Amino acid sequence: MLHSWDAAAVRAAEEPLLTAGVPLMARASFGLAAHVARALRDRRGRVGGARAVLLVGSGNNGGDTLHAGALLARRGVAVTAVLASGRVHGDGLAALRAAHGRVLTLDDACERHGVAAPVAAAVAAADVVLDGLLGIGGRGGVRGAGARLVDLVAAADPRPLVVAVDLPSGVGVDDGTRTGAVLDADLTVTFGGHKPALLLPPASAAAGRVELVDIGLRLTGAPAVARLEDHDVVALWPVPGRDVHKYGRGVLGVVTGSGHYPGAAVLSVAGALRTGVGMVRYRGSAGAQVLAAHPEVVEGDGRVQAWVVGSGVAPDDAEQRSRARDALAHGSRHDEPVVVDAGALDLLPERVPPHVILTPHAGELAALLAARGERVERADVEAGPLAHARRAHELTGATVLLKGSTTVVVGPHGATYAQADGPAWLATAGAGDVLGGVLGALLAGRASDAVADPALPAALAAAAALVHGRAAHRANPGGPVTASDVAAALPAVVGALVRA
Ligand SMILES: NC(=O)C1=CN([C@@H]2O[C@H](COP(=O)(O)OP(=O)(O)OC[C@H]3O[C@@H](n4cnc5c(N)ncnc54)[C@H](O)[C@@H]3O)[C@@H](O)[C@H]2O)[C@@H](O)CC1
Ligand SMILES: [K+]
Repeated sequence: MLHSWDAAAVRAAEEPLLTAGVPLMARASFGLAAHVARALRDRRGRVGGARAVLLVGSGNNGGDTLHAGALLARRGVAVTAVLASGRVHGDGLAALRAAHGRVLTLDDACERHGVAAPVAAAVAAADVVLDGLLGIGGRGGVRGAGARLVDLVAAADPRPLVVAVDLPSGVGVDDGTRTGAVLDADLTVTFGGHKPALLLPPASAAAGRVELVDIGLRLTGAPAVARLEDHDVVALWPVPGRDVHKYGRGVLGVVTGSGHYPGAAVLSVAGALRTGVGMVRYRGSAGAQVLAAHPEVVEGDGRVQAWVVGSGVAPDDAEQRSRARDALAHGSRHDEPVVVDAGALDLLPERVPPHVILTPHAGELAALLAARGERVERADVEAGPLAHARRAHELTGATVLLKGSTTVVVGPHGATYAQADGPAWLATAGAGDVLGGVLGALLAGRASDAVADPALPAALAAAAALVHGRAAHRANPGGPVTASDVAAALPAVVGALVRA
């Protein structure tokens, strides 16, 4: 599992080491210089003779950058530091000067007169730019001279390699927001532990590849945001024992699809069956289509361990909405986990237990919050997915899986995940229906655990997102997929995961 730590946790871990005189900045800048050197060698064949520009802010993030610049200068790199503040890390600046680095200063006059010609020339000639304007001490977007520098580098043609120091400057460290100018990096070299912004959208898109430098911090306690990896999913998976029967593996009740959208029912059932479940009971108006596609499905009432409701349930299908409402009420009261998707999100009672899992996309989450009196639009959710998923969890009690190119999951006790497993091709009609089925199958297989442990539904939701994303890759590596292709790839993905 990949863990990330918020700024306060990192500072708390740094404090005793700094007091004890541990040279954290030397470790950080040494690791940073090594990664930059490797990237230069990969790109140019050698390190010596390369040209580097350092964007230096007023804090320790700028200090790391200046020290790394000094190390690079000693390896034959022509280093130019551009100071975006009159006050920068003194030792770092002295180290760079001692290594014969060039130093240029930008002041707020560049706001009025534009960036000075030597700065523009250095950026235009750079092989690599190190973004050391702001680290975990940044508050809001980059301001002043730094913002002009970000614009200058972003517009450079050809584009230099951009390395973010600790994290791309100006992103919301703990919430993953992006305000103002942010320089998109090819590589982020982060110190001590990942920061939430490196996992959370939209900031995570600016980080590029992330390399972690161990500087000896002991980060304990619960991580702020986690990302499941394959072996975590295996540990969560309801692998059937030798003598299990179909009812013991879990029966999933599915109330999805409608006269308008029978395909949603076929796809959610496909997602569940191909993930592995003892049985699917389907209730609804698309029974004929579901049975034609999946003869193993049983239609009608009967005991189930978990539910999937709402995918493709049209607003005017009163009968199907009433079935979804009944399933939701039954599941909340009788300890049967329920996945609540699309057309059932507006049927949610005021408060539900965390084994009710909402799976909205940004627009649906905005509508759900607006219906509860919040002033929220889709764009707000996209700009701050974590904060809005968290708000929906607080208001409803449900576990919330917010779909997107990075899927954010929030449950009780701080359970928070950000999964970025699928290709962009996965943004296709019906993919969400398949995801609901995958999650439903996992919940049916682990229903009593998911009720007993309020944080487990969030982990299972993150696992479903991972498997769904892997299935999209597997269906057609590097190319387009349909939702049916994704469902078809699920058994092989699950097999590969649990055999590993
Ligand atoms: N404490 C330490 O010894 C270590 C710190 N490390 C580095 O230090 C960084 C944190 O350093 P700091 O706490 O000094 O903070 P930063 O370097 O992130 O920046 C804080 C400074 O930027 C200014 N500032 C804040 N928001 C701004 C904005 N929006 N626009 C312009 N200026 C703004 C503040 O006034 C302050 O002077 C980490 O990200 C990491 O890179 C590493 O070297 C590891 C060890
Ligand atoms: K930075």
